[in-house]
Amino acid sequence: MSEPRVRRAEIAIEQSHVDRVYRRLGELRSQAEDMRTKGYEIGHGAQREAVFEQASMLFERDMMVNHANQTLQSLDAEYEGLVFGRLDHTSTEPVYVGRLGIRDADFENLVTDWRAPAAAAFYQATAEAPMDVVRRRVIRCSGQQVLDVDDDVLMPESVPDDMPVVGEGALMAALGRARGEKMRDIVATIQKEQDEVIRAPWRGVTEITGGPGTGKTAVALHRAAYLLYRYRRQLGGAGVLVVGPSGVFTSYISRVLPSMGETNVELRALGEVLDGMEATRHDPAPLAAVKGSLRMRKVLLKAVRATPPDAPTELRIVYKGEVLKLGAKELDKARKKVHSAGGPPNRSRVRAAETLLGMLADKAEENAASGGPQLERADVIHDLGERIDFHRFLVAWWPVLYPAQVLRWLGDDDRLARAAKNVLTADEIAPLAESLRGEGDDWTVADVALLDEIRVLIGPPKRRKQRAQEIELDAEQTRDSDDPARLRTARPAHYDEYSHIVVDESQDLSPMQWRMLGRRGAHASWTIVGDPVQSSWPDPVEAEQARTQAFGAKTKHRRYTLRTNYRNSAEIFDLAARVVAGRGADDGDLPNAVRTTGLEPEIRTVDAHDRESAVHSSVKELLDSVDGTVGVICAMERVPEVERWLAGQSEDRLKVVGSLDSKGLEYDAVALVEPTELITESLTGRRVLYVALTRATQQLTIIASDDDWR
Ligand SMILES: Nc1ncnc2c1ncn2[C@@H]1O[C@H](COP(=O)(O)OP(=O)(O)OP(=O)(O)O)[C@@H](O)[C@H]1O
Repeated sequence: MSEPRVRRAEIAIEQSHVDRVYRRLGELRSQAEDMRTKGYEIGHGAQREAVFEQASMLFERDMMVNHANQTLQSLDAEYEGLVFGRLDHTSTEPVYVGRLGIRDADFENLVTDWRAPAAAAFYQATAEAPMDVVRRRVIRCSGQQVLDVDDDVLMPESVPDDMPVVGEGALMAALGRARGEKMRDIVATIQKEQDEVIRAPWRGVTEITGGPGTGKTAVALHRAAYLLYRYRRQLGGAGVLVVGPSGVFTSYISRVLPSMGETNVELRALGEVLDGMEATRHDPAPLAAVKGSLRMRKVLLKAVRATPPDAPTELRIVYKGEVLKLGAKELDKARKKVHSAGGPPNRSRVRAAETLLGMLADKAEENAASGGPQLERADVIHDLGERIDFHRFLVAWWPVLYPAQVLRWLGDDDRLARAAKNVLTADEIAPLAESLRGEGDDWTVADVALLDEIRVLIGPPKRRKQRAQEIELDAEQTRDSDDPARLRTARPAHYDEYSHIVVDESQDLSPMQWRMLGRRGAHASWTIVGDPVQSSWPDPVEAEQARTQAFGAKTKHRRYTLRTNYRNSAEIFDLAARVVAGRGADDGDLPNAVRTTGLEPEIRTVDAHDRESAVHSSVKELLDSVDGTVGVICAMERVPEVERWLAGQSEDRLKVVGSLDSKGLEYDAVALVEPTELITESLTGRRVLYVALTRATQQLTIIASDDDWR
């Protein structure tokens, strides 16, 4: 048979298996729906039963509905193909590998979940160590239709005469395909060095380093899916958190886990780690460096202990005809005394009341000594402690503090200067105060870590009973919900801790951001993804210190380095490598780009006043020449202007993105505007430029009015 006919015949064989799988999927879906309906019927029946029966029926309902919803969620996940691989062994039956494990009515395996040990050979077998795999086949589907098959022979001597072998290079085909708006999963083509990281043990700290495009993000996400599959009991309860550098990035990766049927992972950008925050704005680099530095801890500690701006400066109370008075100095002394006990302010209000009452009683004793009436100390404390005017004073003098309010107070130059005495320089204080004078919720990404630090320093307000009721209510509503998304988030509101934390682009986390994450992972295991060469943090030693502290006493620390760049063409990566060579990167740190396209990056040197038209025409050409996405990357400050220039070209495929937000993203073609500006806007400029230069898979055009960046 000719090659195309063999291929067609093989596609037909795989199509019949895929059809069988989807028929079975339909049966499983209707079984799950029946189970959910039955669960609800039990729930309704429970209303007529006695309390004891009611409780057990409701429990049964919850179990059934929850289980059915989870099954439906994974069956309904969106993916390119449920079945994507097949292993033929020397003697045993072929094994099909897919995103889910599915058995037929007789419990025979139709598809093996890619994370199951039985599927490991799909990723691990090599010609040197074939693990009894004669032929490994990648099956490419679109929905339910098989489009192509692609084989790898691992034991040539064992291939039977009737076993055809077709195609070559599933990986290269996948890498050459046009990119969409969202990142795709790589389950069908995970490489051996990547598989080793994905399946590494879950405990301790697993660190993944490697240059741009080596699949670090893809691997970390597949690892999250793998860990939840293998260790759901250990990790499922408190959940898995994936932290990325920006909202643009978390949106870009948002489809990867659901496409593997995994919906129990929280994705948050650094500006969203604190509940309720959605910060996207960046501070200028020198200011971000101050806000991220560990020195801010001392400043904030002083700030939360300072006298609130509107606190009264005198306490005057009349008791049994006697005037008892505490002046500003005495009140300051009282405040210091309360803080010296070390409790967080919001948990020290009782102590504050006791301290003031004690001082008022001292006053009464002083008055008695100088001829005033003799008053019982215990009576003074008891009676004043019940007085409404005393409590009014207390509320104003020792108010409940909120993180945003405390941080805004530091917008006052004098107040900040007092809190930052001997810690920050005058040059640092002025811009910091100015940046904190904003309004409402307009915080920057760096502010979020400060707000989180303050949250912990001030402690939660004492409203335990009410909070407990709120949590109860929330859990109740969650249980009664039909919406699978609500069932998934059945985790108490404001519950900080996770059992596994994945940190992407970790090289850029400031020490204060590490502290913020450390609080959420006190008992967690970690997967840390990063590339030191792409770091934009100016003080790596301090960040390293904070990072080690965040991990706590975790003893197991394993490190993997990925060395193949799957994203950039060799032509694009050569240029990027030249930009960092000898400036923060050894040649040994740089990955190896394996795919060539024959298209060299284009550098357009233009006069500043021709910049706009050059960007316009370059973008148009790039849109015409690639099928997928085009990214326009420029300095953060220039984004609004470039967006205006391109407003007419409102293609979905086109995105304008600032240098710092381009971290982790990928486009088929990139137009890079004024590279020198990327270097000057950041404290580690050349690295930021390196990030921008390594975003394109196929084509890169650089529009520059100077040559300094080279
Ligand atoms: N085994 C693979 N099969 C197919 N595609 C892959 C594979 N490994 C990586 N890729 C693709 O290579 C590209 C780069 O991957 P990814 O974004 O995970 O790299 P990265 O190391 O995180 O890059 P950066 O540090 O630059 O953000 C993605 O499009 C990813 O899907």
